Amino acid sequence: MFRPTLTALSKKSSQAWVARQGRDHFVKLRVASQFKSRSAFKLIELDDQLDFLKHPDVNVVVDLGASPGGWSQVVSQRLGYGDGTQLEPEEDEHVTRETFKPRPKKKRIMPSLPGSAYDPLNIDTIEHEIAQRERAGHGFIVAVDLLPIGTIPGVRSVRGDFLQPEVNREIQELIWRRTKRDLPGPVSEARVDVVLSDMAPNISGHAIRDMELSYDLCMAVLNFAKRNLRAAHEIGRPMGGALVLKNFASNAMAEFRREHLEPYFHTVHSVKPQSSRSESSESYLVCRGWQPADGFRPSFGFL
Ligand SMILES: C[S@@+](CC[C@H](N)C(=O)[O-])C[C@H]1O[C@@H](n2cnc3c(N)ncnc32)[C@H](O)[C@@H]1O
Repeated sequence: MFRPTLTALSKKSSQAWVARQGRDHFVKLRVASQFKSRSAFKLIELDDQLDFLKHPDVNVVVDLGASPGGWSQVVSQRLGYGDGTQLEPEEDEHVTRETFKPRPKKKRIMPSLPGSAYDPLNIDTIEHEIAQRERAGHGFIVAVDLLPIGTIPGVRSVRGDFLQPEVNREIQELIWRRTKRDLPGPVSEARVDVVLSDMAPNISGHAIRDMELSYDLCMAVLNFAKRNLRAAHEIGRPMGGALVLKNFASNAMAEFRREHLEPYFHTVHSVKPQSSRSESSESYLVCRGWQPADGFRPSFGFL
C-alpha cells in the first residue's frame, strides 16, 4: 500500500496552502491594501459590526498578539493616525538610518522639508511624515508580541511573552508613562479603553492540550482587562470599555463566557468574521460595556 512520506505530505500541504493563498479574496485585498496581515480585515469587520473603536473617548488601546501589525494598523487609522494608507512598506518595516532605502521621487509623500537642505536619503522627510501623522491622531496603542512589529503611527510596541510578569509590568509602565504625558486627568490603574487579543498558542496537535493553552491565554487576557479597563460608567457610554478575545470553540470556553464574561459586560457577542477561514474553529468574543461588580477589580498586582 502507498504511504505518503512526511516530506511528500508536507510538500503537498504547503502546495495546497500556496494554492489557497492565491485564491483567497482577503489575501488579495491585503496585498492591494498594504495591511501587514490578512487578519486586519477581521478587526475591520468586528468593529464595523459592533463599533468599539471609533469613539472620541477611545484613547488607549492594547493589542495583544499584534505581530506583524495588521490590527494595530487598523486601530491606528481609527484613532485618526494617517488617512487610511500606511507608511510605505520599506519605510515601515525596518527604518533605521542604516537600512533606509530612498523611494523613487514620484512616490514621495513630502516633496521637501523645510530646513533640510541636503538630505539625499530622505530621512528627515520620513521622520517628518511620521511626526505629522502622530500629531493628527489621538491617544495611543500598545502592541505586544513575541515577534517584532514594525513602525506604525501612534503605536508603541513591547516585545515579549504576555504571560510573563515582567512583560505585564513593562506594558503597565508604558501605559502609565504615556497616560501621564498625553491624557488629562489623574493617572489611575485603569486607563485602557479597549483590550484586543488575537493571540493563539502554538498548536501542538494534541487537542486537549491546545484547548487548555487557549483557555489559559484567554484567562490571562481577562485578568489584564480586569485591572486595566475603564468601566462603562466612568466613560459615560454604556458600551464603553471593550474586550475582544480570539478563542477556539470548546465546552470550557462556553463556560468561561457564561461565568467570567457575561456577568461583567453589558453585551457579549461571539462573531466569526467572513475573513476568518471557515475551516478554522476560531471566533472572537466581543465584550462591550465593562461593569466591574463591587470589589471585582483585583487589587493591583501582576498576573
Ligand atoms: C494571529 S497572529 C496575530 C496577527 C495580528 N493580529 C495582525 O493583525 O497582524 C497571533 C500572534 O500572537 C502572538 N502570541 C502568541 N502567544 C503570545 C504570547 N504569550 N505573548 C505574546 N504574543 C503571543 C504570536 O507571536 C503571533 O504573532
